[in-house]
Amino acid sequence: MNMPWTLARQTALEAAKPLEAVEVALAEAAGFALASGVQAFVSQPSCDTSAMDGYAVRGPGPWTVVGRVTAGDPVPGVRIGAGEAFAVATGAPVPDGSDLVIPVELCSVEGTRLIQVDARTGGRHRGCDTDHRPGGNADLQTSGDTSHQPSGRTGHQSGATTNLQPSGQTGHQSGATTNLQPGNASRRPGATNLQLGKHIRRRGEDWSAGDELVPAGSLVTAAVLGLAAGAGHDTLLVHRRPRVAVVVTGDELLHSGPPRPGRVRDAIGPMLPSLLTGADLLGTTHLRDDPAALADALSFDQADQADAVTFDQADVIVTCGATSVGPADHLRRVLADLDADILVSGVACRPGHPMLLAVLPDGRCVVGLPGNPFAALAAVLTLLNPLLNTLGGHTTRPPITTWLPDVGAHPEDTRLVPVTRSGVPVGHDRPGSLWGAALADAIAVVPPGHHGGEVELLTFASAS
Ligand SMILES: Nc1nc2c(c(=O)[nH]1)N[C@H]1C(S)=C(S)[C@@H](COP(=O)(O)OP(=O)(O)OC[C@H]3O[C@@H](n4cnc5c(N)ncnc54)[C@H](O)[C@@H]3O)O[C@H]1N2
Ligand code: MOO
Repeated sequence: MNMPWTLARQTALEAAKPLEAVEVALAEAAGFALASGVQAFVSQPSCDTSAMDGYAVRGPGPWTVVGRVTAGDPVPGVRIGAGEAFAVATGAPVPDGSDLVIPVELCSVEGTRLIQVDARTGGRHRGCDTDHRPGGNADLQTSGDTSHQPSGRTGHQSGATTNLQPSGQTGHQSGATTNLQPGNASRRPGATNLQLGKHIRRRGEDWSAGDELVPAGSLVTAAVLGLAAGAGHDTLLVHRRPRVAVVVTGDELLHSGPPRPGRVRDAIGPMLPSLLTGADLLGTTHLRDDPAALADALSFDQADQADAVTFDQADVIVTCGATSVGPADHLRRVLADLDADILVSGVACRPGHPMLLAVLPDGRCVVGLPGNPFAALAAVLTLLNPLLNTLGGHTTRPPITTWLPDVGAHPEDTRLVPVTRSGVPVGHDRPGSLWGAALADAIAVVPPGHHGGEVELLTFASAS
């Protein structure tokens, strides 16, 4: 009795435990799963930092430029005073007490005297403390805040002078004063409104020391590597990648040159390595249809095998062919003789129903791929990849789905159908042919009785 497809995949996911944790250098960690979450050693930014090349100022202008800070400099030892400005580079620490940074293109400096200019008027100097046009100095007030500050995570606003107004207290003033206002302050005629905190990346606004940035079980991607490096990590704790040994069986198989009557090219051996994402391939052994040779390989008695791989070091042995009931199909008999625990013996799916999953007494897993090449791919996606994901410690991710029309579901079996990323079947999907899979972006999982609707997509190159 064949097992339902979803149960077979779940059985493979639960057939093993994640392998041990190992510490690896960042440069080696791509493709592994995190065995512990990535923590932030220190807050980011670690101090208040300028998001623009410009001038850090305090209080209303005009300001006197009293210093300069460039990227890489320490936090200035002096606190900025009211009416003072520091020239700051993007990424440089701003002096304690800074209210905001005015981008350099909105500044005019004569000697040490800094005033703001209006970029919309081509740099025409404007009185720094008056603006009688409706809308005031909207440049400094509302346009794109490159500091992207979440509210409530800023640290220095309490240092504001009496000219600085907290949000909601700006509505009743009149006259030509300069007001510094927290983010999203309303525009008000007759005043120069500077947005408090603008263009300052406040200490800890990205994350705080001790925050978990990426949880355990996550795939180490390029972005995770960059994030971890930025957070101060030199190594990561990851799960060891499963080691896989492959056995390709079949008297009829050729390994080079064109096929001919009675002889076919091995299509599975060349396909497998790039399907084993998140695993290390120890090697591939080619065997005749000989149960003794297969038993020797699985029990790693391989003294007389010229191209033998080290089966004893494998976490998973993948066999290709010999899953069926023909005279040369001896995998099940060999596994029984080795006292293997057969977890999955046949799956209600098309193609690939003879696929198999077993655990040898010493704990090594065996995944039996049917000999028909598309059936073998179906077994990789159904049994092998879920098993490798669990061994490698990967968290199962939510499925990718798409809407699929009625493609002719089977009444009892799940169909695995090659489709484009927009859910269009590409055809050419006979069990013995990889043509359809080669043209496809994914394999759609079409459940029994499906007549159109959302289906899961299995991709070939994903770690989970
Ligand atoms: N009486 C039955 N016969 C078959 C059944 C069945 O239920 N009852 N199931 C069929 C299905 S479905 C499949 S799939 C295959 C599985 O066969 P095996 O896993 O035993 O594999 P073989 O018999 O060795 O080969 C099947 C087919 O695939 C070709 N082959 C094998 N290995 C490769 C390879 N590495 N590269 C390319 N092609 C390969 C082989 O030449 C055969 O044509 O059993 C059906 N039979
Ligand atoms: O499992 Mo198969 O359907 O002949 O490939």
